[in-house]
Amino acid sequence: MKVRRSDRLIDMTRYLLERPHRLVSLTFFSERYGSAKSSISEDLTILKRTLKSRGTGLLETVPGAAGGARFIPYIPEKEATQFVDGVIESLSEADRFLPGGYVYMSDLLGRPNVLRQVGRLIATQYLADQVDTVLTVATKGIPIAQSISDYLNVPFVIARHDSQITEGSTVSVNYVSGSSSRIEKMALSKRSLAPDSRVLIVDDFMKGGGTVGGMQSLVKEFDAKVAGVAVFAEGSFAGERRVPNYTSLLKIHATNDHVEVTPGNFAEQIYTPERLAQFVD
Ligand SMILES: O=P(O)(O)OC[C@H]1C[C@H](OP(=O)(O)OP(=O)(O)O)[C@H](O)[C@@H]1O
Repeated sequence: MKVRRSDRLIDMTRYLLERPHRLVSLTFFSERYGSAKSSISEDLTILKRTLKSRGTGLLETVPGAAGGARFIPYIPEKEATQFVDGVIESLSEADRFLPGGYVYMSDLLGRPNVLRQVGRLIATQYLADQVDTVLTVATKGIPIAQSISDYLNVPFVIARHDSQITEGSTVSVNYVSGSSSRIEKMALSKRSLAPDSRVLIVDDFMKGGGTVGGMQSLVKEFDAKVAGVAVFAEGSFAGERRVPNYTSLLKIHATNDHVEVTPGNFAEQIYTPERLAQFVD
């Protein structure tokens, strides 16, 4: 039965947005709706224009008989900046200040709308880069990793501080976390990363960078490659961080009696002229 264009557009949008970074063939849509490929191509032209003009993402179209469409989510710089400014306002509430120069943010990282925007924002940085797996360490980095993996449509894996029997055989590394200033251990199931795979390392917070450094060491142990590093917030740190290149949404400047939250380096890391050029025709 032939499906009307208005109904096709609604269903195609849902189908593509639920499968980011995956090519969906013209043939699939043609058979799904009982419509000619020429009609589907016209539908995709409408979708492409609307998704871009509304700042939802890119719709890459691949021509030819084996062609199709691939939805690439991104968040425009203005929307990203508004989101981060809103988070800064929330985190600047006095009762969030914790001893040792920390800020309570676990409630924010439990809100679906915050996690969605964090996922979209970090996925924007990697919209044209190959990422095979997202890696984080238990515990507070997990919801962030899940959201980013959702928008990149790749698996996420979790390094743990204590080996669990359910993880099977594991690879472990020792590292010094600036937050605890003691030697820590993290372990990752041997099934987690394939050799030469490109791994995006993420966490909720980076202070001395030792935890991220530990995850970088784990990636090296698996003969995989670090595709990038992203953290929700970076803390102020007097020492020398071992993490050369990373993206942060927030920067938390904390002393024993005061905390100031400012935007991290996401704007210059993500909205480069080259990447912005991908957003426009
Ligand atoms: O940059 P560093 O100085 O290494 O510190 C950043 C660590 C410390 C903290 O984790 P914890 O609070 O230790 O662990 P959890 O996430 O389980 O709360 C945070 O989530 C990062 O993983």
